[in-house]
Amino acid sequence: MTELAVNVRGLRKRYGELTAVDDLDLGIRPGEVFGILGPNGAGKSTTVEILQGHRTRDAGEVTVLGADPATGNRLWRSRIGIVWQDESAPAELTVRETVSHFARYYPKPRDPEEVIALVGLEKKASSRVKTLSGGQRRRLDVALGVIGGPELLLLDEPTTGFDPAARRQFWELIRQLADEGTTIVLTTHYLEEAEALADRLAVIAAGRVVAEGTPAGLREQHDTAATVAWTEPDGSSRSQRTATPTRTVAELTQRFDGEIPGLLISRPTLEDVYLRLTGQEAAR
Ligand SMILES: Nc1ncnc2c1ncn2[C@@H]1O[C@H](COP(=O)(O)OP(=O)(O)OP(=O)(O)O)[C@@H](O)[C@H]1O
Repeated sequence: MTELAVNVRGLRKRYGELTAVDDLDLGIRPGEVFGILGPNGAGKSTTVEILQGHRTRDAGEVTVLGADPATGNRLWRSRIGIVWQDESAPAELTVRETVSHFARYYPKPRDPEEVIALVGLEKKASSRVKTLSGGQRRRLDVALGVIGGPELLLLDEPTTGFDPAARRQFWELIRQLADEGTTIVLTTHYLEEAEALADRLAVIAAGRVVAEGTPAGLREQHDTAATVAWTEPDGSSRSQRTATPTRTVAELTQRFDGEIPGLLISRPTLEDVYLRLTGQEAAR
């Protein structure tokens, strides 16, 4: 059996009275893109910080690339890419100087020019960091996260604040890194992002995993019922939730003797499933 890239069993973290992470389990396989999806305050950042070795835990077993992050050494750290959200790059240096500078921290760095191209900053390679736009800064942050050639990349809400075009470009970048074989763990509020990128995802709410699986699997597993809607001869709208929509449509076809007025068959979206799982249904 291949060893899991990330193995978390019974993880618990308290901040005073508040239990932020409550008996959390995760198993992330090498080479997969794994999404941790959940609403504000669900415990996503706390979990990722524990995986990075930047936050202590109160209980549970955590193994990341074969080591406990609480005691991971320098070599272990060099195998993990972290994308920082704070402005860690020196503002006066150029993009090329910054990426080359960070490359020196790693035993086997990637080629800085190749990494600059990977994140789409070739045209900005000679520009100073302080002149970059917000989206370009985030690309530089990713460049710094991957310059060491990490086996595992941990991204905490990487596209928060991106416009839709920048978000899609960023997704392309993540897919490229995944195609190169990097294991990627990302947290997100955006269901669309998890669905677009993740091979598998865990939905967390109040510090616990409430569902886990492929995006399609989650949808099927948690709601197979369809809704069949139609219009009655008096013009009133009717709908029926059913696990056997084909049968319902056959019955309606007989009753209407042909075309069913206003027929619509819908399945729950992943968003419906997600909102129900995280108890946010009423907020819609
Ligand atoms: N350093 C801290 N001290 C006290 N409470 C904290 C601390 N960090 C996080 N919390 C609390 O722990 C809970 C989980 O926070 P966390 O940041 O892990 O959630 P999250 O899922 O990443 O949320 P968001 O999507 O809003 O970033 C929240 O209730 C938060 O207020």
